[in-house]
Amino acid sequence: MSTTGNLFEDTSEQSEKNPTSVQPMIELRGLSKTYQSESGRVVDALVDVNLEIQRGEIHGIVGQSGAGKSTLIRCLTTLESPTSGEVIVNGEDLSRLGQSALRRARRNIGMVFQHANLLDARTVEQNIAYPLRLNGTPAAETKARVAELLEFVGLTERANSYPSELSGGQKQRVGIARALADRPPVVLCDEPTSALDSETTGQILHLLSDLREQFGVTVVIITHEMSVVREICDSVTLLEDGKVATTGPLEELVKDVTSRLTCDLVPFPAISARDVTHDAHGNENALLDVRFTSSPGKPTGSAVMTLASSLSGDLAAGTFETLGRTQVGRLALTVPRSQVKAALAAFHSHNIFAEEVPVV
Ligand SMILES: Nc1ncnc2c1ncn2[C@@H]1O[C@H](COP(=O)(O)OP(=O)(O)OP(=O)(O)O)[C@@H](O)[C@H]1O
Repeated sequence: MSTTGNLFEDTSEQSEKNPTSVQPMIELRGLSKTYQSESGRVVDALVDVNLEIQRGEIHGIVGQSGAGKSTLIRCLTTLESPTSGEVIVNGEDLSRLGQSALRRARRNIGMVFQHANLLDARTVEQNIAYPLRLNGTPAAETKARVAELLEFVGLTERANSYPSELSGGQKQRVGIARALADRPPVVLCDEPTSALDSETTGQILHLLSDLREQFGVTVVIITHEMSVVREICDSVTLLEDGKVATTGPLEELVKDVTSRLTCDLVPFPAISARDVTHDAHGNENALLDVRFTSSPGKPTGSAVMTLASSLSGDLAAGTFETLGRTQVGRLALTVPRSQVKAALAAFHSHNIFAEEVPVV
């Protein structure tokens, strides 16, 4: 895959000249959305949501089914009007714009969908050109832009193919190229990899990452896949029951090893119960969940291991994830049952999270 020309305007020069460029790219202020069904049932889908997404960031929005993720996307893309609050994209409050200003503001957001949503009767080239045709871009300009985008997503050879002739990953590349056609400063991706296998997922995430690295585009990814957050997000928002449970830079949020977000991102390692319950001499063991973080200048892993070994602990399994500048360690540690209390007290006295977990 290679890139050509100036696909996007140079935002660095703009930042020097334009003070609004230090504003977040997306700001939600007191955003609420209440639905009332025909039967009269009232659902608070979003409740006083406040969050900021900085320019050039890759931001993940996660949450269980029903948490409000789709409603949030629909408010961002103005498919839905908020019940109250502000949706500010690139400095403009979308709820205050008239129809023609809104049409222009919508062009600030390119959409990438879970199943690419391509037009089956049109070729790859025609699909990518579609938004440009709709907004009246001259034919020669459209042709040049489509050629640039085909090269960027590595599909120049497939320009005349139809969607039915493409793999899932290739369709998603076309979807990404189409989202970029109008040079939006924001690309909003709704579950972009959940229909793809792990290798293709890696390629698509790499492409989204490239987009940010090379052109400073702000990428927002709605996903239920924690692996997506681990691999490319700089910052994340966890929605729970329509409310922001937590939001901020990933490397800061994961320092709270007790949080739901950290536990979802770095789950307890999978182990076999048989390997845990007794040691080689037949003595009963207990299983501890030990969690800690390390960062440059503050290494913790070797201190934890030294402490574990002084407590006759044995490492059954361990997970280490590097998220930005923070490394999160999560260990499945066995200790003799007679030592559990002492082991927990020792970890806690060193400010290291540890708790006994049932062996199942
Ligand atoms: N048009 C609607 N009318 C009534 N209730 C709605 C409507 N759209 C969504 N809801 C309700 O709002 C809440 C949030 O729904 P939403 O679709 O935003 O969640 P989600 O996090 O996207 O879930 P999923 O991951 O399953 O897509 C849910 O309780 C849902 O039933």
